[in-house]
Amino acid sequence: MSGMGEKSEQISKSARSTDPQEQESVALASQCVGEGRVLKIRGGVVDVFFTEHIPRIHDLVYAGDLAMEVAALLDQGTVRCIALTPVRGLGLGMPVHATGAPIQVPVGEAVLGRMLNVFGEPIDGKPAPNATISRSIHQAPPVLEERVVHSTILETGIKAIDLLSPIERGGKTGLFGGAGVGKTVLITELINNTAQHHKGVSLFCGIGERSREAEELYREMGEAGVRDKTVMLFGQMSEAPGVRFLVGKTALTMAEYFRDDLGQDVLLLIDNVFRFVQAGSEVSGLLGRMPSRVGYQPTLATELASLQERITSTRKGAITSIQAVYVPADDFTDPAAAHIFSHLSASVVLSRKRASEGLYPAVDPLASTSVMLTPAVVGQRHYDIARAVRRTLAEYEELRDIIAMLGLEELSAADRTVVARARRLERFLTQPFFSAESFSGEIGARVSVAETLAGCERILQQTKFADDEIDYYMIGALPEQKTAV
Ligand SMILES: Nc1ncnc2c1ncn2[C@@H]1O[C@H](COP(=O)(O)OP(=O)(O)OP(=O)(O)O)[C@@H](O)[C@H]1O
Repeated sequence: MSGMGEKSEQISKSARSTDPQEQESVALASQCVGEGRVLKIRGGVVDVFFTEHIPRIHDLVYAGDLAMEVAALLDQGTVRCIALTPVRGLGLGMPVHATGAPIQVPVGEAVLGRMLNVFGEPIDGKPAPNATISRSIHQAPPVLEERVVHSTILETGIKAIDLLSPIERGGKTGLFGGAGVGKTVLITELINNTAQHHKGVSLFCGIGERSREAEELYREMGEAGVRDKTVMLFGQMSEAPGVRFLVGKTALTMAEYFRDDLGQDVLLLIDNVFRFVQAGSEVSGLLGRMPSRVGYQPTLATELASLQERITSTRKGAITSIQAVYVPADDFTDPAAAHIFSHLSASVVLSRKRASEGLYPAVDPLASTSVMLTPAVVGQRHYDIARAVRRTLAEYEELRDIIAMLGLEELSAADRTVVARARRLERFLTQPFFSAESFSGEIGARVSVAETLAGCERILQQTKFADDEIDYYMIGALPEQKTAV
């Protein structure tokens, strides 16, 4: 029996190693590590008693087909597991088999073009990816001296984002918004516009969203011709909280392999990172931990950091991530939103007011920010135009009350010009999306930064406007005839 102990020790050690060859042997050797018995079942939480070879935290164990992850060690021999598949048919005393390793997922070229679940298993109806290497989904973030900061921009072709909240190549960008303000449409548009022009690979990770959206995305990726250099991972809202909590880590493990072992640039899109926090809170509740601020788990900050700190650029390659963030009840002071915000280099805030006025994408020009918006990175002209656009829109915001009470006529000529410019800018910053063609009926447009700057500059310089505001609504670049009069 001591031989078994040594073996399990060896397997656990190699499962945590980053050497691919060592890891390869894990799958083979992990067949006979420890046997336990189901002691207690409470919802998705299962207590298992092991007499020997007690599994460690994060180890994967199986009761028949039911996969569980060890979340806590209760006392000598008893471990508390979180079920990753429905607990249907599970009974007390049933045998539990420990694999001696955490979840291992296939990595490398073999996963490209595939739609997979948290275990790296196919959900696209095709055979399992033919990968030679698999890795544990629990990895440490790169050490500080390995990390690098880029100061280049990822052009998205979306006017409001490129102008006011430029996305950092190799950085993290959040798309914040309450329910139904257009986060999913925007992230799909970003895939459309950036994945095609992106030289490396793209990963899309769906966490806790609707399965219908996953299906639509799969189809759209095929139409855009980017599917063969994209991996899609899903832990949707119908799945167990443990799955929604871990699927982001599966995505990152694959992204890290492309970055570190293949030296590629990775575009990582996550919809929706709030659902990761929410799943963590559900797991925490199942484990019986006391809730903390606003009912969230006490481990909110560390859990989020364990995911976000891995999304980083190193000397070997960059991971550029764009994450949709659901903001509960439109409350931006919500602890989950506030914590996510602190990890990002750019945040695009979507406003309900703009969405209700039909100003899509509903980017709030005053609340959206980016550390890239400095003269040193974007250039003096871009910086000055962005500042002037913000100032004009802020002045218009201040004038709105007066206009509502006294009417536009009561404003001074200078203020009237500000209002005319601001209303045209607001409309010019809307844009028809390729991903919204089916419900908006408008043909999508991609606009270069140069065209966006030229358009805004022209509006800012105009003093008399002979045209209609509506001419600026849902267009791409400003056409030539719209010159100053
Ligand atoms: N760019 C756009 N152009 C036209 N309509 C849009 C656009 N973006 C969003 N919409 C409208 O808003 C609706 C909701 O968008 P979306 O599903 O992206 O919101 P969401 O913020 O992801 O919502 P949820 O939080 O429910 O997932 C769309 O179905 C569409 O009617």
